[in-house]
Amino acid sequence: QQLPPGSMGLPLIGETLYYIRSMKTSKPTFMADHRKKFGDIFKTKLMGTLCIIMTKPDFIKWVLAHDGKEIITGYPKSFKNVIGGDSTLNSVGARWKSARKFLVNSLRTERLRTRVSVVEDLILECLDSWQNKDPVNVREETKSLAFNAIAQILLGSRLQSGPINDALRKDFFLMCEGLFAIPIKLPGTKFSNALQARARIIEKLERDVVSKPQPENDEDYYADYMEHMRQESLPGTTEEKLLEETRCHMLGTMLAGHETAACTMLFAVKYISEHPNVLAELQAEHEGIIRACKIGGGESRLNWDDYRKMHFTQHVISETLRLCNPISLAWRQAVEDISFHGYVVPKGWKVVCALREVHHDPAYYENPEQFNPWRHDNESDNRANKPPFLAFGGGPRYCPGADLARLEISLFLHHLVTKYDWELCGGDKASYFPLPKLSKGLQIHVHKRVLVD
Ligand code: HEM
Repeated sequence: QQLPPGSMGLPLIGETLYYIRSMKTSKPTFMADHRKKFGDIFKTKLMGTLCIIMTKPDFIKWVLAHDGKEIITGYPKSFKNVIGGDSTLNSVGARWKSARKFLVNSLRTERLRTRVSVVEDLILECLDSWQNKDPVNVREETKSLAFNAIAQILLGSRLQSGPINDALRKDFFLMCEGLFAIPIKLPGTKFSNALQARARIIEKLERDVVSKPQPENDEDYYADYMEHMRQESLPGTTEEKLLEETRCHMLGTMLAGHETAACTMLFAVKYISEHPNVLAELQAEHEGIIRACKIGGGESRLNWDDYRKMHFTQHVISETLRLCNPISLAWRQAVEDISFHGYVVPKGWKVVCALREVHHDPAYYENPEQFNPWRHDNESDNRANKPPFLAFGGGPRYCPGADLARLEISLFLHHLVTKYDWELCGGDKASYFPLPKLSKGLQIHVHKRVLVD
C-alpha cells in the first residue's frame, strides 16, 4: 500500500509557514487548496513532523473514535513541552483515564446547575464595569471573564481579580502563543517565552494561590484532584510525580478552559454586531426569559431552567463555533502501520484531523462563509442528516468543558443583549492562528439599554 498523495514542502519545516500564513488571513485556504490537488486525505509536513491530514468527517470521526487503540494523542513537541506531557490532552492510558474521570465528574450537569449563580456574578461584575469604559475592548473583557470562570471552578475564591490574576492571564497568553512555535530554546523566541511564562504561572499558583486556605464550604479542586490521583496511583508513585501531574492538569485545563471560550464570546459579539436580525432574535429570546421570570414572581437572577430555555442562543453559539473554530486541528499519532481507505498511515506519523475544514465545506453547510444561526434549527428533529459538528472534537477525548463553555457564553450573551446596545469601532481583521483573533480586539462603544415591559 502507498502513502496518500501530498506535498512535503521545504526541508525540515515542510509546509508549516504556508499553513501558518494561510491561517493568519481572514479566509484560510490551505486545507481547501490541498484537497483540490490531492483529495480528502493527504500527506504533508507540519510543525516539523510527518503528517497525514484527514478532512472528511467520516475519516475524522474514525480517527477520534480510535484514540487509545492504534492511534494515540499526538500534539506537536512545542505543545507538549509548553502545557506538559502529563496534561489531560497529552497523557494516555490509565493516568489519562483517571484525570479525565475527575474533570468530567466536576463538570457534570448536576454540578454545573449549582454554578450558574457564580458564573453569572462574574458576568455581571464584568458588564457593570463597561459603563465606565469607552471604548470597551471585547477581547480583553471576554478573556478576563473566561479566565475568572475557570479559575473559580479550579481554584475557588482564592484567585480574585487583582495583580496576580492579571499577571497569570498575561502569562497564559504567552503560553498560548508558544503552543505551535518552533521548539527552539533561544532567548526571545515564542517557544522560550512560553516556557518562561509556564514557570512563572506554576510559581505564582503555588506560592500565592493554592497555598492559601480555601474558605470553609468551598470545594478545593486542586487538593481533591491530587488526592484522587494519589488514590488511583500504582504503589511507589512519588509525591514529586503527583505534583507534576497536578501542575500539568491545572495548566492544561486553565488554558483550554479560557482561551477557547473567550474567543468564542469575542467572535459571537462580532457576528451578532454584523447581523441585526440575529441580535433582534436574541433580544426577543432573552427579554422573553426576563418577562417570564417577572410574571412567575421569580428573581431577576438566572437559574438552570432559564438557561435551558435559551434555544436560539445555542444556535448562535454553534454557528460562531462553526465559523471561528477555536481548535482547528486535533492531533493524533499512529502507534502502528494503519491501512486506511487504500492508503497506509505509517507508524509514528501524525494523523491530523482538520476540524475547521469540515465546518467550511459546502458539501455539508450551504454558503459556509455566511453566519446563519437558523441553519441549526432543525438539527434536533433530523439527527440522521445532521451536518457534522466537530468544534468540541469527538470520541473518548470529546471536550469535557463543552457544557461549561456553552453555559458561560449563554449567560454572557443574555446579559450583553439585554443590558447594552453597542456600535463597533471597526477596523478589525480576523486571523486564526494559533487561535482565532481580531487585530484590534474588537472595540465597541456601549450604551445602557432600558428594558420596556
Ligand atoms: C468554546 C470552548 C471550547 C472549545 C471550542 C473546546 C474544544 C475542544 C476540543 C476540540 C477538544 C478535543 C481535542 C482533541 O481531540 O485533541 C477539547 C478537549 C479538551 N478541552 Fe475543550 N473546548 C472548549 C472549552 C473548554 C473548557 C471550558 C474546558 C475546561 C474545563 C476545556 C477543557 C478541555 C480539556 C481538558 C480537553 C482534553 C480532553 C482529553 O484529552 O480527554 N475545554 N476541547
